[in-house]
Amino acid sequence: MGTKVNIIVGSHVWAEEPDVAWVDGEVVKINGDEAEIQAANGKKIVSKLSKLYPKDMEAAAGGVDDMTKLSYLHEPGVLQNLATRYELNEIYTYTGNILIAVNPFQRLQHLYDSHMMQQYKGAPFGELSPHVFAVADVAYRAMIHEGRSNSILVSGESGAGKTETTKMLMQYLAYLGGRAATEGRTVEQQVLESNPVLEAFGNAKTVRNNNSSRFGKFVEIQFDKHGRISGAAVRTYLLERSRVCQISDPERNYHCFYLLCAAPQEELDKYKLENPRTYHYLNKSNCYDLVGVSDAREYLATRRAMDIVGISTQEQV
Ligand SMILES: Nc1ncnc2c1ncn2[C@@H]1O[C@H](COP(=O)(O)OP(=O)(O)OP(=O)(O)O)[C@@H](O)[C@H]1O
Repeated sequence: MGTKVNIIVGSHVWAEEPDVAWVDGEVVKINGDEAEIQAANGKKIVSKLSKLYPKDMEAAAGGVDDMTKLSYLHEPGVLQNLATRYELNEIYTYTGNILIAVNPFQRLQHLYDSHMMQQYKGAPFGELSPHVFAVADVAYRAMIHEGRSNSILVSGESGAGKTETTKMLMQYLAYLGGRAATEGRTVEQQVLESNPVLEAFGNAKTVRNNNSSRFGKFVEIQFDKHGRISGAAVRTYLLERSRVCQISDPERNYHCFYLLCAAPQEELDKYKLENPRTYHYLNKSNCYDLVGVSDAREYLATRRAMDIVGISTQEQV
């Protein structure tokens, strides 16, 4: 992190500020190893010289699409660049060949449509704006050219957007390796529909994320020598099993329980299902509904996904 730059009176710097992490300002006085900074937010800050970072006064107004282009590669510089881009709805930024995604918490439809997929197909890495499709494209092409498996690692804290990012990667790989639908369901459709099934049984509302995956997963998509998807396997790790019998407000149990209680009436009658509030494992929390989510619709979507994935009706029952 330490970018060795001589900080003097008049230098523009970043200083730590507990409320907002970092503020920028100008050094107005230096006393030994301490500096007084006139911050842009109007405050006067006193900080150790060693805790100040130089601010790039010639940084591009819209930020840079690759962190390696920053003059100073330190925490405030990186955060400032991500924030600048985020303001412009540019949620993706490279750091070399790593992609950083900042959760937009809104649907950015134009980023993921078929036109976008066409654009990224075969485009040299770095030529177009940073995008999750570009990462998938590189992995796919490397696999074809080198004839070897490739992995994409998606990591981040809870709610960062790993699940959504993984789905987009899978969607793009399905687009690259898909074949025209001939009879009914295709392998790539099955690959994609594995997600709603896994989410119904392994995702739940937590304090941090309404659709938090309570397990890890390794998704393997297999391709034939022509680059067409031939199969897939999903391995799951460490499901948070305690959630089944222990939940606290305002979290929920696994989605599947609420979906079951929102099944069509004939199924509710058949399986003697009642309102989720009547069940001990569900009524330990006061949260039953998710804003913007219809459990009834999700129930039908999950059943449909199970059909496509190939889970027989008997198994589903
Ligand atoms: N690229 C995106 N576009 C739109 N919304 C997004 C995007 N990424 C994340 N989100 C939103 O943020 C929510 C949380 O993201 P997601 O479930 O992918 O996080 P996660 O990293 O998988 O979290 P967890 O570790 O808790 O499972 C999503 O349900 C979605 O509403």
